Amino acid sequence: MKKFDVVVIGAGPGGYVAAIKAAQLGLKTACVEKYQDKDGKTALGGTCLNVGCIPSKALLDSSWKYHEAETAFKAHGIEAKGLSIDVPAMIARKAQIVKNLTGGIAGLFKANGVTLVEGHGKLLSGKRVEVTCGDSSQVLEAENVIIAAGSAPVEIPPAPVDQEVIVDSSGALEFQSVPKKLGVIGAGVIGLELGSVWARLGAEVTVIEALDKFLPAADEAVAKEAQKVLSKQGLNIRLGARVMGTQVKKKQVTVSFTDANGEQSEVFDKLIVAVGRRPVTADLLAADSGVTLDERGFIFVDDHCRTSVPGVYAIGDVVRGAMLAHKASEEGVMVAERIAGHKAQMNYELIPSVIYTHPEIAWVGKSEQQLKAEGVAVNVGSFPFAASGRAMAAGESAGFVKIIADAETDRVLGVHVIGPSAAELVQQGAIAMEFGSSAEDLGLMVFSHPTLSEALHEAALAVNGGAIHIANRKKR
Ligand SMILES: NC(=O)c1ccc[n+]([C@@H]2O[C@H](COP(=O)([O-])OP(=O)(O)OC[C@H]3O[C@@H](n4cnc5c(N)ncnc54)[C@H](O)[C@@H]3O)[C@@H](O)[C@H]2O)c1
Repeated sequence: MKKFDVVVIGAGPGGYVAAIKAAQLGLKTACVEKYQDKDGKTALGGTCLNVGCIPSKALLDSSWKYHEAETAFKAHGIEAKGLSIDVPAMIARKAQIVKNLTGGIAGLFKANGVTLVEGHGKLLSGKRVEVTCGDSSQVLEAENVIIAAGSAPVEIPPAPVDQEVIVDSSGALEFQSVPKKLGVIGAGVIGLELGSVWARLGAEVTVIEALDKFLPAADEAVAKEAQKVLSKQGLNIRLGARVMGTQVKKKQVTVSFTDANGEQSEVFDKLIVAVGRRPVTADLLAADSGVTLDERGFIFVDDHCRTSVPGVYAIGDVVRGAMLAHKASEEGVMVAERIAGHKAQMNYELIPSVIYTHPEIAWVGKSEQQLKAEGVAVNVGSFPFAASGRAMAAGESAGFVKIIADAETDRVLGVHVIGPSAAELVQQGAIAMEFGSSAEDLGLMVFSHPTLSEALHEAALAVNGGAIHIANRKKR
C-alpha cells in the first residue's frame, strides 16, 4: 500500500492548491482526480478550469469584443464593416485556453513533487483512500486526507438536461451556433453570465427566475442598477416565474411557466438550466468512513475544515459556504498549513463575490441592508462612473462604487461596485478591509490619475461628505 502524508481527493481549485501547498510545506502528497477531457485524458483543474470560470470568461471576452465592434466602435470613430461571428472558432479558442491551463497544473504538480493518482477516490475507514480507474483499484494510506470533490449542477424535474436542447452550464459553453431564442432558468451568477455571452452574440434571451427579487445577495442599490443595465442590454428578466414543464420537439423546447401574469409558455432554440449547484458526495464516503454530512448534504466541517474524523478535512464546494473557486483555494491553503503545524485561519467575512456581466458586479463585506438588519449605524458614500474621466474616456460610464462604513468608527464594512473592472476594484476594498481600514484612511491615499480606481477614492471621501468630483449629500 502506498503511504502519503496527505492524500487530496479532487484536483479543482480547492484540491490542486491544497496539494501544491502541502508539497511545498514538505509533506509527501498525492492528489486523486478522475475528470477526463474529450480525448479521454485526465484533466486537472476541476469545474473551474474545465467547464466553469475560465471557459466562461473566454467566451465572455470573445462575445464582448464582438459586441464592442458592433455597437461601441462607432463612437470612437472606428468603422468595422462586414463583421461576422465564427462560433466554432470562439469555442476552439476557449478549448485551447482550457488545455493550456489544465496542462499547466500538471506541470506545477511535477515541479512541486505532487503525485497524481488518476481515478475515482473514495474515503475508507482509517484514513485510507481507494482509487478506482477502469477495472483496477488501489488503496492509498494517508496521515491526512483532504476531500475537495466539488459540486455539480442541480437538475430540476420540469427541465431534464439532454445537453442538446436543454443544457446545463457545461453544455452552454459548447453551442456551435448562436441560438436565435435562448431561455435561461435561474437569474443567478451562471444564468446572467452565460445569458450575457449569447445575448451579445445576437441571441434573444429570456431569463426565468423563481424569486421575486433580482440578485438578493447583492446590495439593493447594486441589484437595482444591474437589473436596469442588463434589461437595457436586451436580457428579458422574468421574476417570480415558476417553471412547470418543458417539451422538446424538433430541436426546440417549449417552456411553460407561471408568473404574475398567469400561465405562459415560450419556445426556445436552447434552454440553459442554471438553478444552483449541489455538493458531489456520490460514492465518495464508505459507510464506515466516519465522515458525516450536514442537513443539506454538504460534508460537515468546522471553521478549520475539519470533518468528524480527526485527520480528515473537506474544502470548497463540498462544504458549507460560498461555492467560489477562491474560497476553495484559500481553504486548501489553510488546511495544508494546519496539517504542517501552522496556525492558519481563514477570514470568511471577506470573500469577494463577482458576477462577470458587463458591467461587472462585485462586492466584499456586508450590504447596507444586512448592516441595517444587524442594527449597525453606517455612513455611505457612492461615486458614479459617469463622473470618472477614465470611465468616460473608455466609454464605460454605467454604474458606481458604494462604500459603507461604521458610523461610529468609520471602519469600512462593505465595498460594492457595479461598473468597469468591478472585480479588480473590489479587491482594493478587500485589501483595505483586511487591514481594518477606515473610509478616511482610503480617502487619505494617493490614487493615480486618471484611473477607474479614483471612483473608489471618491466613494471613500463621500462616506464623510468629502468627495471632490460630485456634490456631497451630507454636510461635514
Ligand atoms: N462569477 C462567479 O463567481 C461564479 C460563476 C458561476 C458560478 N458560480 C457559483 O456557482 C454556483 C451555481 O451558480 P448558479 O447561477 O447556478 O446558482 P445561483 O444560486 O447563483 O442562482 C440560481 C438561481 O436560480 C433560481 N432558481 C432556482 N430554482 C429555480 C426554478 N425552478 N425556476 C426558476 N429559477 C430557479 C434561484 O432563485 C437563483 O436565483 C453558485 O454558488 C455561484 O456562486 C460563481
